[in-house]
Amino acid sequence: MHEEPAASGRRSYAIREMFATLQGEGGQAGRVSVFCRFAGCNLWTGREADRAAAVCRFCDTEFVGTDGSGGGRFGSAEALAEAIERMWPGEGPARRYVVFTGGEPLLQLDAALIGAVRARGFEVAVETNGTIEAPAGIDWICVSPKAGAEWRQRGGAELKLVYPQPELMPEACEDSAFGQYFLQPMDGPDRVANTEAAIAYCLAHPKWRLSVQTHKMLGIP
Ligand SMILES: C[S@@+](CC[C@H](N)C(=O)[O-])C[C@H]1O[C@@H](n2cnc3c(N)ncnc32)[C@H](O)[C@@H]1O
Ligand SMILES: Nc1nc2[nH]cc(C(=O)O)c2c(=O)[nH]1
Ligand code: SF4
Ligand SMILES: [Mg+2]
Repeated sequence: MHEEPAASGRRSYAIREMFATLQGEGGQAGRVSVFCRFAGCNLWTGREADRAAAVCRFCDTEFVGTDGSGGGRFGSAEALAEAIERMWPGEGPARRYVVFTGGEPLLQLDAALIGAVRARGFEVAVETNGTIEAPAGIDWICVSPKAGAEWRQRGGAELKLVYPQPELMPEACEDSAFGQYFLQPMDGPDRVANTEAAIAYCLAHPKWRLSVQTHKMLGIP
């Protein structure tokens, strides 16, 4: 059923999990962050049986359901923002930072939720596949476009291309307006080879920087 966004926000937000950690990737790597992972994606159902036929087939993330740690259905933007604030591990309100990810966060993130976390002193980041234009009020937009998918959000703080995607090579991503351009080696059985290939590409094309998934190396969420 179609849900009309209202001033007070969606009827509910479906959250897979929530946790405090260090941002592992991209231009904010190392920054203390609350991660709020929305359930659901428009490029894969999240079911292994559907992976081979999905638009996005290399996903490293569990995003189905609301039963992860800190997850649930939140009935209002205020209720979800309160839960995010409770997750913040720092001693005071300084440097508060929330990363909305998923699944695909722009299926659910709206003005009411952005306003509610900003009112609690959070800077707002999003990790998106770029198929849906971002709403106003986001401080750090990270777009990770996917081969075979529409790409609407073509500007932001960083573009983070999972590499390699033979049908979406870096050259094809440069008609866009991002502050930084990253290649992130595709994790999976070929991670080592993909990392070597990404390093070689960056060395030859210095517009591109390497993003390694540092949280996986560190064993933190
Ligand atoms: C799980 S996605 C969620 C946000 C959004 N759906 C997206 O794709 O950007 C978070 C980040 O992980 C990246 N990612 C997903 N699977 C990956 C993999 N196997 N190797 C490296 N990065 C991956 C995505 O491209 C994205 O930058
Ligand atoms: N530490 C950490 N950094 C991340 N950067 C992007 C992530 C994501 O899954 O969106 C992620 C994540 O899941 N954990
Ligand atoms: S678009 Fe993002 S969340 Fe969706 S399947 Fe791909 S990597 Fe996973
Ligand atoms: Mg992740």
